[in-house]
Amino acid sequence: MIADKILNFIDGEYVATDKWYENRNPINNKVIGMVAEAGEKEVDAAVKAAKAALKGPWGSMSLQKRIELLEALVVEINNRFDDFLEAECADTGKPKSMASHVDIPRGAANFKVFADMVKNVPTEFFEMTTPDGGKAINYGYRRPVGVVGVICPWNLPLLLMTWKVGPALACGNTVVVKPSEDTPRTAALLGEVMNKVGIPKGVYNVVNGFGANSAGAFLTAHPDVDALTFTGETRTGEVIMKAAANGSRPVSLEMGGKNAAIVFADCDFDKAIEGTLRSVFLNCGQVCLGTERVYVERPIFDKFVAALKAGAEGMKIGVPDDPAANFGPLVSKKHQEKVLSYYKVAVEEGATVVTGGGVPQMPGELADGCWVQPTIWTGLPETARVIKEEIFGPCCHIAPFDTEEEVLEKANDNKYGLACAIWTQDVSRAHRVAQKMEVGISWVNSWFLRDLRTPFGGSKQSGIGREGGVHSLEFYTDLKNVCIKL
Ligand SMILES: NC(=O)C1=CN([C@@H]2O[C@H](COP(=O)(O)OP(=O)(O)OC[C@H]3O[C@@H](n4cnc5c(N)ncnc54)[C@H](O)[C@@H]3O)[C@@H](O)[C@H]2O)C=CC1
Ligand SMILES: O=C(O)/C=C/C=C(\O)C(=O)O
Repeated sequence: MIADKILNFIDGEYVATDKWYENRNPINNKVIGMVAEAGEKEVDAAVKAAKAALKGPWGSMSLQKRIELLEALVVEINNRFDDFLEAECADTGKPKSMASHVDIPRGAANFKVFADMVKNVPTEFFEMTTPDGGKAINYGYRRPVGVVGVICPWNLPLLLMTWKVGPALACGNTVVVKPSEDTPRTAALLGEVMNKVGIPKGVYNVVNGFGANSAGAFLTAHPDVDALTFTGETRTGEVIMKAAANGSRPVSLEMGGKNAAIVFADCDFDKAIEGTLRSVFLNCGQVCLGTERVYVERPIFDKFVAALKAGAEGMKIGVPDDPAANFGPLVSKKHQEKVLSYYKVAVEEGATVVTGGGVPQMPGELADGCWVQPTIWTGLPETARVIKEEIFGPCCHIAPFDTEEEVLEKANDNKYGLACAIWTQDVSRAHRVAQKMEVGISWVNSWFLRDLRTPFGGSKQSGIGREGGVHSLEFYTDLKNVCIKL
């Protein structure tokens, strides 16, 4: 059952407001619900509740009890798996075949991994000699940073929200989440799960709304928010960074990408095609780690373009309930307009459209949805806008290269530096190229293979800081040194 009213979740209660906005289903652009927009008053109430919970039962709870509650949360997310799946697919239109393998399981895993981590990761210890010839010891002690403001995007709503809320709660913080205005449902649903398992009220709060002059800006400006974590567009990240400067608050930013795939002639061809099809088209291209630039060594260029074209044309476009569908709509009409504007720019810039470039014909009311075709271009110079700018859609440009130096130069010539995928069977070259790429994550013969203990984040304008594993503990705790003279 899809809720037709989506409320804020503040201090353990669902809260309506007198301002509502529409929640639409991207498959047909129909209004499927109304969202209560939080104003300054509700954001303030959420931050106060989060602060009170820190001083109350959550702050004084033993580590063991906290871990037990997070483990119960994992169980309950899995009990409500189908509800999360329905909610996520209603907001995003993505195939259930994808959300049931990626989004919802990761939503649960994000709590499990960090519950385990806070149990198992030690802090440093140093013994020293003191000037009087005696001894002292030093040890690290982690305290929660406090109230964390969590600003989320719409592409992987539950996955990316819990990627921050999981470690934040495991470290003993409280959170106020601002989901994307386009995808509020799973954050709201998680409130029910928090109440069911007995997470104290005020620990997890959700405020709905937009960015500027709305819940996002009110939250980032609130003086009692102690740290801010964000995933989304680079320009928004910069605005949030400025807000965080007020009060010198720590900020973690995961931002845009314009990721390259580098395919050497010695690759396992079928695996490179399969992997590149995923990295370009998964989630309709709406993954910040996704490939939008493909560089292929000249001897296999024509064969690669033909095989990727065949793969793109074999994608099964369909609604979430279609078990065969592996390609859904974009998230909104606004985003569809953006992606289609780049499809037009590519043609104006002189691209050869290998496949796609428009809107697929959809039957009945689906014709009003946010669909675009999987699209491949060739023939553009490296200066072209569709090679330089993040599109965040199911599209890529493929260019040939002749040498390793040349491809490194081209692949690194971008303001973003999030991820890359390298396809080769030459181990030395794999290491060399992976290390020389100016990105936070280099995948070799794979893509989006995630071990949640590893550092995750972007270089250059793709991000500030790393989350994942102990790096999340670094961000979500304030590490102090305790020095004891013996
Ligand atoms: N994971 C990623 O890297 C993502 C990248 N994008 C890129 O960003 C483009 C724009 O999409 P948007 O949803 O508009 O992304 P966005 O970066 O504007 O929004 C992400 C989140 O930030 C919030 N936000 C926006 N302005 C804010 C402000 N001034 N203060 C506080 N919070 C604020 C939004 O309400 C949303 O919750 C997309 O076309 C895509 O290219 C979008 C979503 C995810
Ligand atoms: O696996 C993750 O933690 C994150 C994956 C994807 C993004 O961060 C994104 O698309 O923004």
